Amino acid sequence: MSQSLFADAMTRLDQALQHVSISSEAIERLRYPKASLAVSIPVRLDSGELKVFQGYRVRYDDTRGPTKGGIRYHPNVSLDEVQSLAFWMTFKCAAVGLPFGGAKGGIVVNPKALSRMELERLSRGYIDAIADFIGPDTDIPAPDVYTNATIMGWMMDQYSVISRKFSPAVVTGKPTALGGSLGRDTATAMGAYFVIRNLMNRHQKLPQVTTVAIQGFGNAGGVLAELLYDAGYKVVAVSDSKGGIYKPEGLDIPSVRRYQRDRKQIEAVYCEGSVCNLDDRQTISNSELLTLGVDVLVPAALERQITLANAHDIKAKFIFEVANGPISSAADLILQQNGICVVPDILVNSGGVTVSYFEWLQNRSGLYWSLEDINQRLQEKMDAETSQILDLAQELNLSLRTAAYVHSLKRLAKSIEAKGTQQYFTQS
Ligand SMILES: NC(=O)C1=CN([C@@H]2O[C@H](COP(=O)(O)OP(=O)(O)OC[C@H]3O[C@@H](n4cnc5c(N)ncnc54)[C@H](O)[C@@H]3O)[C@@H](O)[C@H]2O)C=CC1
Ligand SMILES: O=C(O)CCC(=O)C(=O)O
Repeated sequence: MSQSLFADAMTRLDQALQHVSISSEAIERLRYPKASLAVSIPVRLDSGELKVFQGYRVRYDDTRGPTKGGIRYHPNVSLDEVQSLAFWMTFKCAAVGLPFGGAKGGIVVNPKALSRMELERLSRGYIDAIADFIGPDTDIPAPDVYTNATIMGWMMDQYSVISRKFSPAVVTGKPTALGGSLGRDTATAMGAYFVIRNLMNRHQKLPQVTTVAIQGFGNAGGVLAELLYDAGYKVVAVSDSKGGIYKPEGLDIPSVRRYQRDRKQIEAVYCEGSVCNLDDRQTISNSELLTLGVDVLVPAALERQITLANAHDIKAKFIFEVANGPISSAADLILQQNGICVVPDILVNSGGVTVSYFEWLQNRSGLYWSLEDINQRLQEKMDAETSQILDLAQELNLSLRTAAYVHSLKRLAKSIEAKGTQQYFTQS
């Protein structure tokens, strides 16, 4: 049986601990989630049948501030996965210096099989079940895989109904009409774009001669494909859960996005046959996409896509982890031995939570910022934290992942130690 996702996540903590001096009490604190909630959510389906869904919310660590993290709707959601994602959120928020701890939530469901009304009842039912666990000062959800602004709007409204006051700061990633921030929908991709541009500039790789393959074509991967295309990169392959397309000369990403929006899956591009010429485009499986000989590989879908099973076959020179946890710790070692530069999730995909922080600030102050202002602040943050992590990696001769964890650990440990451990003593 394979190792649990959380046990694998702990390996990254152990590796980083070898390079930073932290009190054993702070380390012990970081090995356990603060609180985990498992709930059942009864939903009346359109057919009249009652179906019960299983949901989770894990608050991992709140030393640096209220916990923060998205909510995932997927058939494979489990407590192990949600706990791991909450652990990564803790390190991600610390990596970019946000005053938040980490959390995550999820519901075991195939949202594509539900009607809009069923989805709304499920989302409101989830908030009914976790309302005492979240709040603008305690734990603030946001979108993740197969959730979106509409769902965040329902969740915020349901919390406001329960708490009997309009509470926009309880959820981020909402529609702008309900206090959502401009730029949150593109923030994860935009943040990743700034990191890619920074690294490529340092390696003197011009966009026009840089080939890119992207696995996952949703909020993160789809928007990133368009940003890279607009900047002149050659995006040669993209995929969604059903498979992908490949064109060695570079795909016309705006057309792919248009087709995907209209037809709901990338497959439509090759089924319809009018985007690229039939002779020079190919379909490609998700596993084939990962092993293409490209300069830049971007896993932007789910965890554990690169493992011992395929790590030896990866040919990309750089991997930017837009998904959370796409590479297992065992695969990391192989990629490192093969000279592949892996830029870790807790840095690369931190643009989303950074703009969520901006949204939370705007909700609390009642002052709303322009899109230019938001993107400018995001760029400053991404560039500054990327540079610090690159410098640390060079100074201590570490992989970028370990450097990012060391960078986060220093901030986390400072806060944990400043808070003290008095609360853990019992009176005799
Ligand atoms: N949305 C956000 O703000 C953030 C998302 N992320 C991470 O980015 C990743 C993608 O999330 P989103 O783009 O938001 O989700 P999304 O729901 O918008 O899109 C998910 C995409 O992945 C594809 N996909 C699903 N299963 C797949 C599989 N087995 N193989 C290949 N593709 C598959 C889907 O077809 C879709 O194109 C996740 O790991 C998420 O945790 C990280 C930070 C923030
Ligand atoms: O925007 C947020 O609060 C969290 C986004 C998220 O779930 C993630 O970064 O993985």
